[in-house]
Amino acid sequence: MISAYTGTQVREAEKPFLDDALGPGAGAVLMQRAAYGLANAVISALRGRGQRLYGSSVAVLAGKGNNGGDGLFAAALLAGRGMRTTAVLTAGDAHDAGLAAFRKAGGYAVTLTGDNAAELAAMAGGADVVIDAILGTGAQGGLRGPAAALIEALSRSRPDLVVACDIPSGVDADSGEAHAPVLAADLTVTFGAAKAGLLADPGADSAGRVRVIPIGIELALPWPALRRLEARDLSALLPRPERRAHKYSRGVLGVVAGSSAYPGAAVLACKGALAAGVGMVRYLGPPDVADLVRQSCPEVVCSAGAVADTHVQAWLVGSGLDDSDEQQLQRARDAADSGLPTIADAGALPALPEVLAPQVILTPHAGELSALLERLGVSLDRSAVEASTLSAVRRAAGLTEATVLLKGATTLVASPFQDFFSQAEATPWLATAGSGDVLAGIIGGLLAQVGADVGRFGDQGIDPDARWAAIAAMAASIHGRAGVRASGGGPVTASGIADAAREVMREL
Ligand SMILES: NC(=O)C1=CN([C@@H]2O[C@H](COP(=O)(O)OP(=O)(O)OC[C@H]3O[C@@H](n4cnc5c(N)ncnc54)[C@H](OP(=O)(O)O)[C@@H]3O)[C@@H](O)[C@H]2O)[C@@H](O)CC1
Ligand SMILES: Nc1ncnc2c1ncn2[C@@H]1O[C@H](COP(=O)(O)OP(=O)(O)O)[C@@H](O)[C@H]1O
Ligand SMILES: [K+]
Repeated sequence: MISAYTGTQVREAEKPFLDDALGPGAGAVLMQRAAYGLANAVISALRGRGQRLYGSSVAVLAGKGNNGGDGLFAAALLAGRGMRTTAVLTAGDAHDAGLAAFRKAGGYAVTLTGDNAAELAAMAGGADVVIDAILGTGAQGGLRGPAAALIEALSRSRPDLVVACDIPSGVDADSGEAHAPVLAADLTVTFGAAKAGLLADPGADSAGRVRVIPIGIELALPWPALRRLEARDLSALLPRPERRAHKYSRGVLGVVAGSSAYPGAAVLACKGALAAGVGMVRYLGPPDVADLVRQSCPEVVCSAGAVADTHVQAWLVGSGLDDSDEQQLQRARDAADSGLPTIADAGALPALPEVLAPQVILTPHAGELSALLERLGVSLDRSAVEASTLSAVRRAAGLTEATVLLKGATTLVASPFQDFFSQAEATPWLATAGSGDVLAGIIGGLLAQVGADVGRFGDQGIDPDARWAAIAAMAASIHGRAGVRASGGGPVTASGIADAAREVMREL
């Protein structure tokens, strides 16, 4: 499990070291560890590209705070390894000790002004590696003045290799909001712990690969702001049938999905649930859709019954529902009101009551989340949701009292109790019609199997209240991995994602 923290949490954890309570100069030791980790990461990245260190060039863009200090100390270490090093001091001022070490190691420093931004951008753009150490966790807002002009020009020249020091400058460490201009990094080397803003869009867009360098504050960190499940967490959390299992003990999922207009959504949701290994799927819906479901998935038991008469462990409602089909919408409302865990997708989102419960998982994409928030009195259009995904999903979970999964390149899940998960295993090829229906199916399949198993989650450090969010995150991870597997670098179909999900489950 990757744990991520807000910038404020990390700074709080660093405080005892900076106060010299642990001995004089303890703060400087943290910075040395950060700089050493950053320099080593740059060396590995260059070597990974088959580049020799000796004679390669590095440009470090250094702000006046400790982030700039990290960059300058790292550049000093790189100069010591034979790299040609230039520092652009973006704020006139610089970290004294860092600059002294840099100069002593043979580095050349130049001060950015309004007049030389274009010239310095051209110089930095020609370096083998650019280190962005302008702003870190102490930033207020985005880059301004000559630093903004420098980054704008540098972004256009697409440098070979950009390494962000702690966080790309202009990205908010707490929220992932990005204040343009931001120089997109290939690699972000972050200190002490991952910052939440690196694991949420749009911050994640600019972060590239994220590498965490331990600096000795780890034991002082509080409860994480955001978590990401990794393969071993999924392996521990996924169900395996017991020797005497039967289809009912393995979990039955009820599906209320599809309409004459969108019958395929019901099929894809069922395929997702079956791929997730559920004991049985019971489909409720119009006869023409049920016929298609039977033909495509003969395993599914179809009926036109009522929710109250259908014995299941969990419900999936909404994928492909038509807002004119009052009978299906009523079934969706009944399911969400049943007290059973329920994943509510697409057409169910506008049909459910405003206030729900934590075991109800809503799965909007950014446009649907914008509409959902609008109904709750919060005006945030789609692009505003995309610009502040973490805060948007937090607000939605708080207002609806439901668990909310926001789909996208990074999938964010928020519980109404302020537990957050972020998964980003997917590929953009996943953005294909019907992909979300398969995700809904996987969530439903997992809810039916492990929703009641509080102990399984507790063993992995997940509170009972947070397990609905964890289940949604598990499904997003499986769905993303399945997309990558089905794609192999090319187009995928939603059915292909469902097929690959079964293989991913087996491997995990
Ligand atoms: N603490 C530790 O032990 C360790 C910390 N570490 C490192 O320190 C980093 C945090 O350092 P930090 O606190 O000095 O802040 P930092 O991000 O460098 O920038 C703040 C400076 O910039 C200024 N400024 C602010 N906003 C601005 C803007 N929009 N545009 C322009 N300027 C702006 C602001 O000055 P102000 O304008 O407020 O006077 C201030 O001087 C952290 O990310 C990590 O890399 C590691 O070494 C490990 C040990
Ligand atoms: N750029 C992207 N990169 C990775 N995954 C994506 C991207 N865009 C969308 N996805 C994923 O694809 C799925 C699309 O779901 P959705 O928008 O509901 O599609 P549909 O309604 O057509 O089924 C979601 O799981 C989402 O997270
Ligand atoms: K930075």
